[in-house]
Amino acid sequence: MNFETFEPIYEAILADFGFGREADEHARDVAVELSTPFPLSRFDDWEGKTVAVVGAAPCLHEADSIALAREADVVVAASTAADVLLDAGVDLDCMVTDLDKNPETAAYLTRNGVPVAAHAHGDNVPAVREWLPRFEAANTLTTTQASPVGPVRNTGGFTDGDRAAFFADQVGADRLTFPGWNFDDPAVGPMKARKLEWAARLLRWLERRRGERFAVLDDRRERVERELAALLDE
Ligand SMILES: Nc1ncnc2c1ncn2[C@@H]1O[C@H](COP(=O)(O)OP(=O)(O)OP(=O)(O)O)[C@@H](O)[C@H]1O
Ligand SMILES: Nc1nc2c(c(=O)[nH]1)N=C(CO)CN2
Repeated sequence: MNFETFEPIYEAILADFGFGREADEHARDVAVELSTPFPLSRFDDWEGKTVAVVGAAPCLHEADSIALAREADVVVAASTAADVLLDAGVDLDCMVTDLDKNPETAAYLTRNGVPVAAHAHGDNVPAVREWLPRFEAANTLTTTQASPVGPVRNTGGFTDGDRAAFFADQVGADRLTFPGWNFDDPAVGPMKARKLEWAARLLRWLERRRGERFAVLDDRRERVERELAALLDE
């Protein structure tokens, strides 16, 4: 997805959380200085594949979630899902993170040949400054939720997990599966719960655009669709 398409939803997210666009743009500009170009052609082999977009809900520890990840052609882990998968012996093809929980894992992966999509936003500039220089640049793709500049891309999405899904879509994935997701997780605080509501809206938008149905949305599709339609002025 290009930024012009994403922008109306981005504006709605900013308004809902009270985040500033200028702060996101500043973070992006810091990332630009610390980034090198990363050709998306590196992901050409995701085309036509089943991609597991692995979230970090507690249910990821269950055997059937790990099995769903393991059986996919390509595995992309959101944030701490990477640690759970590595512990379970599942090979990762990519990690998506905003550097706030396990940046050491991300640094380790870049140094071992696994691409990491590292996100810069208005509330993580210190982490961007601290961690990007420690990553292997050749395996680091930097991202923004604001308009893209230079090597810093915006392929759509907001939370680590839904950004991973938009990314897989961008590079031609055929089918997306969602191990380790729970939108109704009682263990998350109010802020995270709100972020997960946005993740659901974004995944509904994505499945609609792709003409696919993500099983993870089956119990909430109609409600989320109504919210999305209102956001898109439909
Ligand atoms: N119940 C859940 N709890 C946490 N994350 C979930 C859950 N269900 C799905 N996810 C997805 O897993 C991703 C990784 O979650 P984790 O808690 O490790 O990271 P995070 O760095 O706090 O994520 P973010 O910064 O995007 O909020 C989230 O971004 C979200 O997209
Ligand atoms: N400005 C800002 N942007 C974000 C934030 C956040 O806390 N602040 N969190 C995200 C996913 O957790 C994604 N984007």
